[in-house]
Amino acid sequence: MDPKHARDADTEAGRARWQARYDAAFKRAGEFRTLSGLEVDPVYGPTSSDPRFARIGWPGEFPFTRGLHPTGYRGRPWTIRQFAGFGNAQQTNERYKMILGAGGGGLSVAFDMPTLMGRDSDDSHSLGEVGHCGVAIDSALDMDQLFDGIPLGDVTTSMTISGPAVPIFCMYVVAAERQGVPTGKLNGTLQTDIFKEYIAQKEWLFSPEPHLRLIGDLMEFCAAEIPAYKPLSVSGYHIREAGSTAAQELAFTLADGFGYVELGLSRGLDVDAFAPGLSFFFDAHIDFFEEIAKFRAARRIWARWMRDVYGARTEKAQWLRFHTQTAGVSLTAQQPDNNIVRTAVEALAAVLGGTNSLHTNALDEVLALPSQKAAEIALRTQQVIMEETEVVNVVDPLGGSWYVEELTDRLEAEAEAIFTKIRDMGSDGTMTSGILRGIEDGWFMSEIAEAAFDYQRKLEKGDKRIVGVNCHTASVEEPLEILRISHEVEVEQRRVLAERRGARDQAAVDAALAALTAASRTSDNMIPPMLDAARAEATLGEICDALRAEWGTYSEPARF
Ligand SMILES: CC(C)(COP(=O)(O)OP(=O)(O)OC[C@H]1O[C@@H](n2cnc3c(N)ncnc32)[C@H](O)[C@@H]1OP(=O)(O)O)[C@@H](O)C(=O)NCCC(=O)NCCSC(=O)CCC(=O)O
Repeated sequence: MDPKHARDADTEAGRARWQARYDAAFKRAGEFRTLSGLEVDPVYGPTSSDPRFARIGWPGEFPFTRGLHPTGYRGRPWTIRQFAGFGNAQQTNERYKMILGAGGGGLSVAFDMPTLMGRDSDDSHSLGEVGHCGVAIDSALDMDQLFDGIPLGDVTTSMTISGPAVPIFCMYVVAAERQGVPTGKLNGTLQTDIFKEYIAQKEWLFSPEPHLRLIGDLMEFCAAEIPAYKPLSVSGYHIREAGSTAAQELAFTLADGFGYVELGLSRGLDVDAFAPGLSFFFDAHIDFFEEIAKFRAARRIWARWMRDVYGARTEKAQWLRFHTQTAGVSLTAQQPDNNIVRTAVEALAAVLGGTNSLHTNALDEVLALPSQKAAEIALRTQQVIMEETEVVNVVDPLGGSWYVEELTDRLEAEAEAIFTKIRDMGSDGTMTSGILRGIEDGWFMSEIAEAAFDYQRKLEKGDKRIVGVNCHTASVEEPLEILRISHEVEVEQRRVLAERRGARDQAAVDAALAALTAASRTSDNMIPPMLDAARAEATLGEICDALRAEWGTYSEPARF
């Protein structure tokens, strides 16, 4: 057979393979048509030889460029998962019920700054911050209230927290126990991504080593006890929001992911058992096609490295599943109603890139936490895309576009070049050692800062145009009604906390904290004693203070 015909035969064989999997998975009757009535296929691909196709493949097949499932969103649409939290647990619980009632598919918890830093609401560091940028959680009783009336066995719940991720996870497990939900039945995601804290977001508690030990404990516990749970959501969002380019976001995030894979392997865990617990989180910025290419490249790179470098054999261990949030930094305080349009375009990019889960920002998020009305518009934006635009009918509809495939290849190549740099920075050829060195030397930060500076310069010179900011500035805008958090929240939270401290069995709390400290001095898994501390109503601050006493805190080396 001449080479061209050999390739045609491959294309046909690939299509038949995909078709068989699609037919086996997709039972729903009915046709899919454009608005004006043309019938559409579930997927499109080359009819004859295309040398690029080996890199691209069919949906549901290695290297998963075109998505994880042969049926795409026909089989299951993405999860509408709106990040929310403010004030106290009761107020946030009401918002969750609104989100679920309005068609949200899962929950996503935003914590306030004291919680993110492992401090109680009555800690002097917390003054003025309680309940402001998210919900205040001091102990498992707050978790009970947060999910009151929400069956934790049925709703997948994401919690965005990294420094004190593990104690917060323990409180969530305890809240589920109190609802009567067996731990093994839980499904959700915990951010836990400490690498990106050092690289971009800066909310760590300790130096990297103890954090990595705790994360290793968590990965081990989850792989054994809660197979569906994703104990890590490796995050590019904060790297991008700090000013990185798309290629840096892609490369730094996947490198961090490889770091966690190496952590799991170094603990002797089976990659096929723990890798499905690694999930990802990306930004959907405003450059529509570049973002779509980024998501497609991410899936392909991850699958290849997982198979070829780390030896993952199962599909689930090769899958890159990701959540997307539209770009907060693309929103403007000027003419804020335009933010609805920006968010819709970015959300569409995430969907065309095959996101598994999506948060759409509210138009007022540049000024404050979303008001109820703005939160509803944000959620409805996803529903308009999902229900009205028919984009869910075809898997990876931009696959094969010369532009998108070229951008996908280019981003992949840029990411590979960055991986090489990171590995070369380390001392032993692992990604982890390169990442730790890059953190210590401020390399990631300076790369991001340079990209952010370059962007800012373009903006100021007018090379990059933003409507309402440096062009088309005339407007008839009226001030927005924004959500304000009353100081009463803090006063009340502190009062309730004092009352709770008085009512609990203090001896049980002391014993649980002592057991936790003792475990930290051994190589035992720390999750079981931390669960006991949460059950005894030890507070987040008390648990973190016990660990701070053992491990100290971390300050970034000064840099000029
Ligand atoms: C994996 C993800 C990404 C998504 O999980 P989900 O449960 O929503 O979706 P999923 O896994 O894709 O799908 C659920 C199940 O349906 C299956 N499924 C999906 N599509 C299918 C299809 N077409 N055919 C057959 N099965 C299908 C999946 O395999 C899975 O089952 P199986 O499991 O059996 O395979 C998870 O980690 C997640 O929800 N992450 C959210 C993270 C988040 O919300 N972060 C907020 C950060 S906010 C932040 O950081 C703040 C930023 C700021 O500062 O503003």
